[in-house]
Amino acid sequence: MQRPGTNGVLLGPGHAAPFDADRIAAGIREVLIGIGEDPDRDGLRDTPQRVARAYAELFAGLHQEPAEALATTFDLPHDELVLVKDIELWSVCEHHLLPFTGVAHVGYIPGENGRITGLSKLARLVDVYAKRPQVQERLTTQIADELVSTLQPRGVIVVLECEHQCMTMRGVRKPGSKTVTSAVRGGMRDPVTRAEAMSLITD
Ligand SMILES: Nc1nc2c(ncn2[C@@H]2O[C@H](COP(=O)(O)OP(=O)(O)OP(=O)(O)O)[C@@H](O)[C@H]2O)c(=O)[nH]1
Ligand SMILES: [Zn+2]
Repeated sequence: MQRPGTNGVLLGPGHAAPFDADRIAAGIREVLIGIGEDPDRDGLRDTPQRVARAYAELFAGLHQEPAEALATTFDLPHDELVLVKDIELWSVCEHHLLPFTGVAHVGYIPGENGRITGLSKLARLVDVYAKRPQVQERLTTQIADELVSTLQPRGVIVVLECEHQCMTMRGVRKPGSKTVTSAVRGGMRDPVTRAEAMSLITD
């Protein structure tokens, strides 16, 4: 039987949902042997546990509830665009486990319920989804859809601009190339509203 995992991906039986540092460390030791290194030499002896601690941070979002990031809400009479630009993001591509980094621009138009959230909470939401094995498209979509379901706003726009290290330090080797993805929901799909938001983002 399969069940949906925290990343919306189906997990099979036996999937170790809790974070397991010892298992990661054992795996990293195998990786070191696999690349022809001696995992018992001085500089590498603590590396497996060190990597496990680093992964606890890099993948912390797998164990966090996105809705909790937006838990603080206020009712304010503001029915125009709220946009937080240039939110720095660090994620890890699920194909190569290499970083992709860049910025997120997150905007929404509050709904009839008048519900808005703290500005920092938009950045927290980006982090919850970024700190998982990701592809940029899914990351973009998940941020937008969580805003829709939690705030029930009139519209949402999320634009991500990232550089993928799997395209720069290896493989096709194209440093400087940027991948831009967007997710637009509700009234933000209106061409005039969307154009206004995009002009503020690209300003
Ligand atoms: N759509 C999408 N692709 C991604 C993302 N991150 C990495 N990739 C791509 O995932 C693809 C994996 O392709 P494969 O052919 O299976 O792997 P590969 O042989 O390592 O591919 P190369 O990177 O071209 O050497 C590559 O084209 C990557 O550029 C992402 O966020 N979104
Ligand atoms: Zn990759």
